[in-house]
Amino acid sequence: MRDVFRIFFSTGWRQQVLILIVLLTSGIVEVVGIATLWPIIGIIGGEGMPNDHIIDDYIRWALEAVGLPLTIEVLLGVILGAAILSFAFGTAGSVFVGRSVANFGTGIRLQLIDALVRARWSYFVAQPVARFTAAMNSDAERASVAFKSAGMCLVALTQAAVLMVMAIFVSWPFFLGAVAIATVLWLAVGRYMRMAKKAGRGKSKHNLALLHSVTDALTNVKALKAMNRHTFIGHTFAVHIDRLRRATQAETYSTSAMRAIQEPLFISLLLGGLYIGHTFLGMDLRVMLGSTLLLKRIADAIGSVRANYQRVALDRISYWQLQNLLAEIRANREALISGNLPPLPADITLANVSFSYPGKQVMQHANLTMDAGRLTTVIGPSGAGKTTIADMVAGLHAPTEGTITVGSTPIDQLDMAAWRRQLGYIPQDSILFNDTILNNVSLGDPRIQESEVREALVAADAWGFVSKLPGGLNFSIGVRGSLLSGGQRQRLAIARALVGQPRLLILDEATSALDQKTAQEIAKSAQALTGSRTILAITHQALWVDAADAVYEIRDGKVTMAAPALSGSA
Ligand SMILES: Nc1ncnc2c1ncn2[C@@H]1O[C@H](COP(=O)(O)OP(=O)(O)OP(=O)(O)O)[C@@H](O)[C@H]1O
Repeated sequence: MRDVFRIFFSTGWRQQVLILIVLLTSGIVEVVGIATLWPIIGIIGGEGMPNDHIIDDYIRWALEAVGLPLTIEVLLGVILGAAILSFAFGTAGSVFVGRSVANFGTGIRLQLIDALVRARWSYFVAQPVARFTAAMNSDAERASVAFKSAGMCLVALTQAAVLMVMAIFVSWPFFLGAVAIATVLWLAVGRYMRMAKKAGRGKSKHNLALLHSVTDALTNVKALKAMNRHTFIGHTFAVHIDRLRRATQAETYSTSAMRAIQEPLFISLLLGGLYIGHTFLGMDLRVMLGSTLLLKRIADAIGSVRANYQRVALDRISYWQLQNLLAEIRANREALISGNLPPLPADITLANVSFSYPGKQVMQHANLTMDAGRLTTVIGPSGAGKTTIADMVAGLHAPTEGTITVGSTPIDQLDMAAWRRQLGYIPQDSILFNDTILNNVSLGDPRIQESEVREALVAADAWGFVSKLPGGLNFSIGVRGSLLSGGQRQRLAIARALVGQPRLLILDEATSALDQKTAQEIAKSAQALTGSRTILAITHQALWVDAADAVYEIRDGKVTMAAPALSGSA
């Protein structure tokens, strides 16, 4: 039950307490209605207005207090009024619960997104994508269900408590009998409850594993299909799907069994109670009828506590997984300072820089200067560390030794957000969105005009093909740009980097998918952009060496200045 409280009150106290008060009021009003039935049963039974029970006294007292006569019409009116009021409070409570659940679901997703975009790059790249997609979708959904069920469980619990209080007024033996029935009903479902908890854990685990393999497979499906190895994906899916099936089966079974056991058990206990009440305690018909009614409501409330508690048991794993993930991402938040930014373009210098990934030394004591307003090209064999240099300049990785300066400011004292706004970065694998060309280039930035997008496309040698597409800038390019060729995708990525008028342009194998002529034209455009901006080109293509003002080579962890004549070896 601790989890039920912790989950429901995780978003704060005020609104949650208000929800409980409103729904509790609905329960109390309902009890008033049930109590009012008490004397009516007596009247219908021909006893006249009964006065042999404490509940009769309370009702008489309450009606006298508001100046109403004790007639069957008034009593029926009170029951009707109580039913309407109970419905009104119940509906208001449900609206509050609905709003609270919706706020919870959106809130947790927004917190995740916010934490993710602020996380350190080295943490971010080490995470499987499926972990975040699962968190955003199924986990957030299931956590919302856990949150809602925790609320409904507490409401049912308070209703059961109010009804139990009424049971005390009916009679002590009746109250003890009600407690016994509630306990037996609760204990009887213990085994299924444990089963449900286990199934909840299993479902969450296998769901995530399935998502992992689906994400991996779908990103690589082209090569696997071309080599006819896609059947291997089917096998991986089948294993996870089968485990998910078994967990779902266990969950459904435990839920249905719990529901099914409730009714016959309640009937048996009720019949036993009625027999004892009639034979040994000499209860009259009125008390027995009233008690049966009350007991049914108590059993319903306990049933609702049980059903919602079970839902919490099934879905709380997602709630805690989300909370843990959120805490983990927040602990990996990138420490950004709002320092200064020198006038740009400025020389960018790596002095005595060493860098290692966990367990892997990439460069040692490297020295390199990118002159302001010039084109610097970095060449070197695959895996030598070229992209790592670009990532350090973008502040995504910090050197393990040595310093990087922009002008005379060390990079760790730069206003990093402002510095990155001055960068245009074209990575090796640019991700394009399933959206229009316009939005892919502007990235939805409202400050960027359509005319600027067009200019960037012209500079990236992309306007020629874009202008011929149906809808031009408004052409939707498909999932990850699948409706375009590799070279067209690359040119869109270049336009995306150029549109922000960056002071430092980083091109990481930016023209590798283009033919020699187009690549040369882009290199020429890049040369024309120098002066007001610095350009860093990382490449295996000789044409960028020819276009460069300075060329560096990284090999075996060492950086050396290379003469443009080395272009053939790039
Ligand atoms: N996030 C990472 N964690 C661990 N090792 C990494 C990571 N990123 C890159 N590496 C390793 O660091 C080395 C340098 O990688 P980098 O991407 O800088 O090479 P590169 O010269 O750009 O290669 P390529 O020309 O093939 O793109 C490689 O051996 C790579 O395996």
